[in-house]
Amino acid sequence: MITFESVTKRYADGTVAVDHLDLEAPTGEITVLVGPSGCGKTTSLRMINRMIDASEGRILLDGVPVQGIDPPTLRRGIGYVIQQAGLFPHRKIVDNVATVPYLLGWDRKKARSRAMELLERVGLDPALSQRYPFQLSGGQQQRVGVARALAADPPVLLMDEPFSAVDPIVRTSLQDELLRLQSELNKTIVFVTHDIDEAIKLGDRVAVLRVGGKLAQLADPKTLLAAPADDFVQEFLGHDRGIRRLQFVSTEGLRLRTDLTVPEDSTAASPEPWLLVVTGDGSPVGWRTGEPGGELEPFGTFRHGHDSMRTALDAALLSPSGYAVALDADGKVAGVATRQALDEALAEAADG
Ligand SMILES: Nc1ncnc2c1ncn2[C@@H]1O[C@H](COP(=O)(O)OP(=O)(O)OP(=O)(O)O)[C@@H](O)[C@H]1O
Repeated sequence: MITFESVTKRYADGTVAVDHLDLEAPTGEITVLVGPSGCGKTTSLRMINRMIDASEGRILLDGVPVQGIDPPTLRRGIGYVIQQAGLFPHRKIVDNVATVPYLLGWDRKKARSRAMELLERVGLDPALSQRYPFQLSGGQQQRVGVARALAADPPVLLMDEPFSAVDPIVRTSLQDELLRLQSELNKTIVFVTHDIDEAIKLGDRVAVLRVGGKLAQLADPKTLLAAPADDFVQEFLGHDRGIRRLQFVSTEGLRLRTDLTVPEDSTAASPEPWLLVVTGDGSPVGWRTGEPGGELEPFGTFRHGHDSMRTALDAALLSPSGYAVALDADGKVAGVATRQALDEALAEAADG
């Protein structure tokens, strides 16, 4: 657990970057610091590993004040990932990842084999290990940066806008990868971003900071979206806060109809406006109207009980029928969520 106790940072020119910050980053969780440019996110992060020293207050690592630990010892237990990875340009990828093990005096073979294991773990082809950083894409370099930070298996990871220099698709996959890694590794992670969507996706808890380095709100993402503490937080969360809240609403209770599916060879007419055509093994093929014949229409799907209401609503919007196709864990049709069922679920979400 990392604890900020009334921490203030005043730079030499008098700028107060962080102002009496109280914050806890629990062990094994991702705590995200988010806020507009200049609100003191990076300063807060760097005070944890003493790249910057606090002016007042204390930061405790599992109850021990970091100010009392000498920086090299402190940093051995803290991985650090920055924007654009910050790799050493003249070292091969494998040696970049093995940097900290080398510093710790591991023998070369052991350090390299650890590096290879980590490259695989972050989803990189081992063949890339012999390349130099400039021979990798931005997203690959970022993965190397994460592997390097994990090399000595530190319990704490500090990540400063690690994914902000890559395009949105790569960024999404890096975020997914981090969540997958975290589910295996359970590190104590403090993650800095200015992107509220990234904060909400990754954070177990999200700390919203305002300029002047004051904490505006600390909450889990669901609470943050449902109950912003003040106008600043509300403004920062953006105007589609209601829609984004739906990503925390389960589809488990969403009522499904199972009488709206028909086999591919069906020629029967139906009073229903829309029917879902399915293969013999239960895979969706497309929507048809109550009248047989004619082109099949496209459909959107969601995993029932697994995906959120936001995904279900998206699935409905992708179908001209306005209905969403619910799939089971094997990708087979579990049923259909009609407009009415979605409306009921939305009304319930709005209430609670
Ligand atoms: N060495 C320094 N000397 C004086 N002021 C500084 C110094 N470093 C940062 N600051 C100021 O402290 C405030 C907080 O900076 P910090 O980099 O922590 O913010 P940030 O939230 O990480 O911003 P960004 O999202 O733009 O990276 C800013 O006003 C910045 O100008």
